[in-house]
Amino acid sequence: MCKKIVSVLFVLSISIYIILEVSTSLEAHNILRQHWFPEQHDTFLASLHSNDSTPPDEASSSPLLEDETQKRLPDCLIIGFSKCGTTALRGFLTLHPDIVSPLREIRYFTSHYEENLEWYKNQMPLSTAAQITVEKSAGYISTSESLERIRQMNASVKLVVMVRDPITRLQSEYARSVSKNSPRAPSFRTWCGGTAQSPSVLRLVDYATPLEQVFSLFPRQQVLVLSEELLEEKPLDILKEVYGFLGLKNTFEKTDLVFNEEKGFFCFNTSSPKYPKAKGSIVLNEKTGCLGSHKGRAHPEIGDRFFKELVDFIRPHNQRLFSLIGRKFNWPNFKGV
Ligand SMILES: Nc1ncnc2c1ncn2[C@@H]1O[C@H](COP(=O)(O)OS(=O)(=O)O)[C@@H](OP(=O)(O)O)[C@H]1O
Repeated sequence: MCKKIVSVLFVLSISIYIILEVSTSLEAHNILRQHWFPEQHDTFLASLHSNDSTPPDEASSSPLLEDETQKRLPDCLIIGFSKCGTTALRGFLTLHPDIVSPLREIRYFTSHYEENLEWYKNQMPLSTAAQITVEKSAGYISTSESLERIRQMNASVKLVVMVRDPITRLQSEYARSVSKNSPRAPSFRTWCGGTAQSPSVLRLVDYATPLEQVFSLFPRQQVLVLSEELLEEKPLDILKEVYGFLGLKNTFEKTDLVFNEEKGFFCFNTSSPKYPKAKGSIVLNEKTGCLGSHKGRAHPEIGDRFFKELVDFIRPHNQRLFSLIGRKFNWPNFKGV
């Protein structure tokens, strides 16, 4: 009997010793993580504090080496505007060795918010601690709710906003919309609501109101506003500006992109050693990888009278945008008017 008691006590004390050892080393892990990788540590904490009951993946609970890869929440978001070149910008940015980005729009803050940050993080490609994760969902800028959610995720996240000549954007949105119901497509003017002053026109040409919302939530230096025309004509200039904004060295070489006459756009040079990382584009011939047929649709003609109505209605909105951002874009439809 006495022998039995002694052996039970022995087993008990061994178990207590093991439990104490494990918890001390876990605590030490956590302290090391916090010291070496404060941002990931915050994410790790955020994931613990989110309403999700799923445990964080293994990678986020163990210390990492500098070049070890894991999935990370975005450091930079391209939040809009739709039809302003956001897909081309996202793709071209991935030519940089220090940028990773998921190939498609994740739309977490607009359409998948019932999921949690762990889910969002899982949609990201693997990256090293030195790389920047960029996600683009062009609809994020359109609701104040999604902007507020972005701020809750990370108030220091960098935001890129693409705008475009508002009349060209209207034409581009029209082309997308009628591509879905071609046989019964309304005329451009009818689609616009019959008048230049309609709410559907206003929603697409007023960049200033959503941007004011962005500036009310994020410091100005975290937001970069660029225009699509320059991306189309001189992608190198735009990429340089974004790399600078993200604190990255410009690694872009002229040979990374090639102008494709058939498509009318700069496309990836498929023989560039950086191309494989930028896949997701469609290869048109053995030299160029261009975005698919949903980019570069034919734009509708606009009758002279309606065009003038649009210009008159939109011009003050452009002025509001330019004063808000302290930068003026030389948009083709507003030259000399
Ligand atoms: N290099 C290159 N390749 C292809 N397309 C380019 C490029 N640069 C700019 N653009 C213009 O991008 C427009 C589509 O914008 P988005 O990608 O923001 O559209 S979307 O909201 O994500 O659907 C698309 O608009 P549309 O021409 O009206 O289709 C293009 O004009």
